[in-house]
Amino acid sequence: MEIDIGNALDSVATPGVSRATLERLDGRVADAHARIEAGLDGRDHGYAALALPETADPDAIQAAVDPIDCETLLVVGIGGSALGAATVADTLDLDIEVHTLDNVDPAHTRELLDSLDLSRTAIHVVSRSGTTAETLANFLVAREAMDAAGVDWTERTLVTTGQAGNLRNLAERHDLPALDVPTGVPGRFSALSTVALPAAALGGGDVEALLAGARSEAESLSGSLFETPAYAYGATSYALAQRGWRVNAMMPYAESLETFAEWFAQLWAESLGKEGVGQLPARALGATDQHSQLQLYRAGPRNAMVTLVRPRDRPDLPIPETDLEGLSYLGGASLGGLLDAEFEATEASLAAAGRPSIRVELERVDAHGLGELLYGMEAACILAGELFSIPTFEQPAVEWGKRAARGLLGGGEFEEARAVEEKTRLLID
Ligand SMILES: O=P(O)(O)OC[C@H]1O[C@H](O)[C@H](O)[C@@H](O)[C@@H]1O
Repeated sequence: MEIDIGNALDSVATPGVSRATLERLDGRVADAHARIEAGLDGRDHGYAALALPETADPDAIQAAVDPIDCETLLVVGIGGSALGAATVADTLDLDIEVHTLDNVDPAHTRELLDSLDLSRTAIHVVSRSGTTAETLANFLVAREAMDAAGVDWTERTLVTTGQAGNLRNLAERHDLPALDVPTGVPGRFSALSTVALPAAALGGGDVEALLAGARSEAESLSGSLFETPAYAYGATSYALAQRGWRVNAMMPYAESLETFAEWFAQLWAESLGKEGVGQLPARALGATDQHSQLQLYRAGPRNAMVTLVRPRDRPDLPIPETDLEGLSYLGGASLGGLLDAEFEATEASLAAAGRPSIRVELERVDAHGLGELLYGMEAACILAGELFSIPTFEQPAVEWGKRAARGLLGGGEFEEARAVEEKTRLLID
């Protein structure tokens, strides 16, 4: 993964980051890196995620999925327990279909279950805590649908969960194959583990290459942002946020990375959005969103930086020659060439308007490249959290809402549920 922060400099963006600021920031990066390394060595909560390229066990994951024979995988989870698998499945060329059930919209759950041949479907139910209402509810519905279709769900269900909790009990009761969520790894940092890798392993994806890509980023971590692409991204995004660029539009120029932008949104928002700081992640896709959101990023409030991601090499498709006069410039070119030209044009157009962007380049969008990107963004996020001085691995705001919902559903006495009754109304109808 290569990072180009040139368009974040104050010679381009207003306000931008000066070279002197970067030099000063580098001292703080060195301190932050020392804390990260200590956390990593001690496998402390959160920091342990950065050890996954070493600690993940691809053989155990392969052994858990080997007995499962399926054409379709239904991943049942939410947040960090779903987005990693969705990203892996949408980015890699797998030989199974993967669907993610990460919402409890009844119409969607019904429609999805009705559309599947359940006798050829496997379920991977994932919950770190083993208590998340949405995940357990969807799983109960999916397993009943299998029962109703005469399919033995116990033969086709794999569980990933923590050491204790409802899901662990259920796995034990039905003797289901179960993988452990690695200790100390929060959901949004768990893509390179038993949480998301089973989807790749089941679909013939190259799990070793994913981990090797992650390992190459891990090896590049050092005490200087000038030598560490992930830290260059994290530190520059932090410095831009401090200068008022409070939106980070993640814009990959590769259709298969669209879900990666969704994964990034959870990582960035839930990790950094606390104590009044953070950056609002926006999900964009190049070139599609050049024709919609880009107007805002270039000419709206001066609060959005754009992260432009692209592979250096991609399979291409020639554009046929045409005798239509105005279109002759396209003939003989290729769709990949067009996409690259659009990427560079967008980058230049933002710079011309004094808006910052960061360029992220991968060699290819493949398992190795995805491993680099996932690990690189996790390390960038952890570094940014250190610079913001916030508890990166907690999510008290999300948990507040979970308690309120649980209280409403009669799942216990939760003070937060009272806020629902106290809602302020000003009705207009
Ligand atoms: O894996 P689970 O325990 O089911 O948690 C699923 C999700 O739940 C919460 O909302 C957390 O804020 C997320 O970070 C987490 O990924």
